[in-house]
Amino acid sequence: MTGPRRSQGPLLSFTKMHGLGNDFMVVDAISQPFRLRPDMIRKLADRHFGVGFDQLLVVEPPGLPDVDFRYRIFNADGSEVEQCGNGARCFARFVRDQRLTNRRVIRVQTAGGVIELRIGREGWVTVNMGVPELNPAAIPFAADSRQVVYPIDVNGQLLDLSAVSMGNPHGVLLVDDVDTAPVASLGPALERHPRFPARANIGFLQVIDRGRARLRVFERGSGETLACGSGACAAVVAGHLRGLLDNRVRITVPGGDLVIEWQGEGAPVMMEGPTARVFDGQIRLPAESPQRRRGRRQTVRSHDRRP
Ligand SMILES: N[C@@H](CCC[C@H](N)C(=O)O)C(=O)O
Repeated sequence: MTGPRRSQGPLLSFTKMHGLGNDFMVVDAISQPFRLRPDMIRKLADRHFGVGFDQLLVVEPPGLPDVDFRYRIFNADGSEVEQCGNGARCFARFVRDQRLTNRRVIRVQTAGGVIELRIGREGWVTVNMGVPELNPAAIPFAADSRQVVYPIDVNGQLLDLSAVSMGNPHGVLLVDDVDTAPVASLGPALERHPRFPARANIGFLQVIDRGRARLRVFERGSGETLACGSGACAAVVAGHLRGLLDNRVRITVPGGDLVIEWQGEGAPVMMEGPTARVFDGQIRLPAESPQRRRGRRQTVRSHDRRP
């Protein structure tokens, strides 16, 4: 006996990639139409019932002059975000591999501003992540004035936290040992702390010496990941401002090593690291219900160009 036939939605081509284990589903929305809905992204992100990823990266035509692409980033919970450092490296490798560009230096529009990516040898990419934002209102972080370290109350526990925006908001805590750091408890509590009105990524930084550090990051909208590029940049900025780190730091995250350079106040942060292409796939998306099709005018289509 067969049940009622459910009509099928479009077949979506994608590439699975990762940067040090921070994994992505990358979709070329220049060559194929792709309609975004947070509930669909959550299903695709599911590691048991979907493709499984920390972030979905969508490649679109640019909406600004003098940029090559627009790059949109969605966390596993379906929220759209401004910045993803590991994703930016994978994005650069993807657009070259797919022959969407033959440039080695690519300018990309993100929701956090325009960033520049430089493709090196053997899948390595250097990203100019822009100038870190330290003004609390712009991070956004609730504080009366800018400080290097803010005392913050988390469920009655007083902690010292640095707050940095790399286009996306980060809080950084200094720890003695990342292996025993309370990432699973403090991560979610600080991600949604009322002083971070847009939520935040929370880094746990262990300084080894002035040029080496270890880091674990509880990411906003995705949980702890094996690597967070923007988190590594924010941690080096925080460590440097605290007088603990030099301008060039090798930072070890659970998935491997990144090299971060920051010359100080007013300078952009440079991040260098590897990329990996895991497999190409296709997935049948669910069909849109007639109600959804009617309400479609309210959804965001990746082919819509926005300035
Ligand atoms: N994995 C990323 C950051 C992705 C976005 C982040 N979870 C946020 O919500 O801001 C990276 O490599 O930077």
